[in-house]
Amino acid sequence: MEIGFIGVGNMAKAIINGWQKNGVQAKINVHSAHKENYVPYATEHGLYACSDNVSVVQNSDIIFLAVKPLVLGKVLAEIKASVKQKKPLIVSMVTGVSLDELTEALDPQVKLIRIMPNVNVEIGEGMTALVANKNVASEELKNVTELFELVGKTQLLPEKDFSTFVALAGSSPAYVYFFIDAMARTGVKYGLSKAQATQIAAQAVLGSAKKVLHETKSPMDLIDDVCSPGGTTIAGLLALEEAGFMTAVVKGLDATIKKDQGQ
Ligand SMILES: NC(=O)C1=CN([C@@H]2O[C@H](COP(=O)(O)OP(=O)(O)OC[C@H]3O[C@@H](n4cnc5c(N)ncnc54)[C@H](O)[C@@H]3O)[C@@H](O)[C@H]2O)C=CC1
Ligand SMILES: O=C(O)[C@@H]1CCC=N1
Repeated sequence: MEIGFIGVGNMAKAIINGWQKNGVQAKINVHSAHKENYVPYATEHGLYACSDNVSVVQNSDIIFLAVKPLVLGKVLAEIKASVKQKKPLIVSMVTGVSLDELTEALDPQVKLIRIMPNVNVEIGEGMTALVANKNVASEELKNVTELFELVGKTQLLPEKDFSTFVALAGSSPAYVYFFIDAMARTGVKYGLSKAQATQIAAQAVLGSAKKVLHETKSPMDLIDDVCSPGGTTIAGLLALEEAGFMTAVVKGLDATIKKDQGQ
């Protein structure tokens, strides 16, 4: 099986790096608009650097679309004829572009899977949603799902829930980094070095996430376990809420969802 990537930016590299760390040995063909960036990356990672997007299609069985939404139309127009002729499996990670829109731009017979990964696939802790159109065989969807199970967790998700998933998993690493950075800056305010404070904050977030995943208790019950009566945590928790913590998080995710839905 040969895999192709059209677009070799942050997300494609996170996926490829994650796969290579986890033993995926398939030949990977790549092309992107920035030769100075993708050619050295291809050499370093043993990938085949194609001279254009059509060569990626002609040489690959599964093609990942990893470009920004704004350039997608141009890319689809470019590869349309070779997709129609070769009938490869197309996997799009382009945010906000539906299976119907992709089908319309390519061909009614095109085999399409839409995914929403996140950058944590690079370290084997990704969260990826997948949905396929009717032309995709269950074995093909299973194969692609397995590629993402190698680098994290997966969920088969109805397409109507993709915008919500973008907020909860696709974009949310940025929000969690923001939270960690805010905690680390507080450490710096009180005299810790930024590196030391970042390590402490990140480990606390990592442990808390693992606890939520492994416990049967809800996050609210876990909060209660940390809050000693009259203690430090309840004082901090109430101050966070007074500053609008819950509302800020919901508003941030609302804005992500609305943007994904083109509102
Ligand atoms: N960065 C992230 O955390 C996530 C990104 N995505 C989606 O993945 C897609 C890619 O995002 P990033 O990797 O962050 O963007 P990026 O800007 O880092 O990479 C985009 C790539 O597309 C290439 N490109 C531009 N025009 C091209 C053309 N005409 N033909 C071929 N390649 C072309 C660029 O050279 C670059 O390699 C987007 O649609 C984004 O919504 C989805 C989930 C998470
Ligand atoms: O910001 C973006 O548009 C992409 C989608 C999910 C993460 N990054």
